[in-house]
Amino acid sequence: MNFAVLVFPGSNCDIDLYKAIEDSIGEPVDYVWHTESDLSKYDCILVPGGFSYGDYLRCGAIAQFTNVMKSVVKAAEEGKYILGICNGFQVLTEARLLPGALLRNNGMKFRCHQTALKVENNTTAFTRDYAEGEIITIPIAHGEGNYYCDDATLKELQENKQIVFRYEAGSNPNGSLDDIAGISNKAGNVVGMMPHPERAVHEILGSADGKKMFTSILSAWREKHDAAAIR
Ligand SMILES: NC(=O)CC[C@H](N)C(=O)O
Repeated sequence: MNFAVLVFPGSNCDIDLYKAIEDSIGEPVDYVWHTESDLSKYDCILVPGGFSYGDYLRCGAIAQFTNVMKSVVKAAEEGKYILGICNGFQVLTEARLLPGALLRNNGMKFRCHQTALKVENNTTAFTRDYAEGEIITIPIAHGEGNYYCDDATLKELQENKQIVFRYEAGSNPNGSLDDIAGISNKAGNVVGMMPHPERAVHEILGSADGKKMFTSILSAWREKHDAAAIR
């Protein structure tokens, strides 16, 4: 399985994400610079955290216009797996691959600490190795992670089981609507989340609970390919 880690000017979690893939599943992974447009080789595209284009205008607002993001939109339509983490989530909402927006944290502070997340949907390709309702420890590091959408969109997210992760009740760190920490698109192949699973892939980092996101995606891809090979 081939992974791409996108790199924009200002990305700063790209190396962590690359290493997380290497260390947790050992599959081939490349850095892909924002000027590239050929993503045909890749089965999964990872959009990392950081401060793309210095967070000018709004987080992710400029990154959405890059060559590589035009190809990410096509890849999403083809059903390829796409995961946006933190700034990556912000980029995916700006590119309209995911609904809603990420606003300034309530309290206006940059929050950087472990959070307790509840796995709300373990049927996505990125969460199938977790149990539904499992509480996992994953760190956050953001100033603009306050998820917001209108009432009709929230209803849709709830009804379609597009809410993938919630902050555990009473521990919402940023004011996100309905305690939302991560969502998927309707088809389930695009996921965005504010917490950083790539920073939680070994006990020495304080938690290894993020590792199952990467084992999940590999097993989902293998299952799809084995089924195609049998046909
Ligand atoms: N770690 C990150 O990706 C930070 C995201 C974004 N720049 C923010 O502060 O909200």
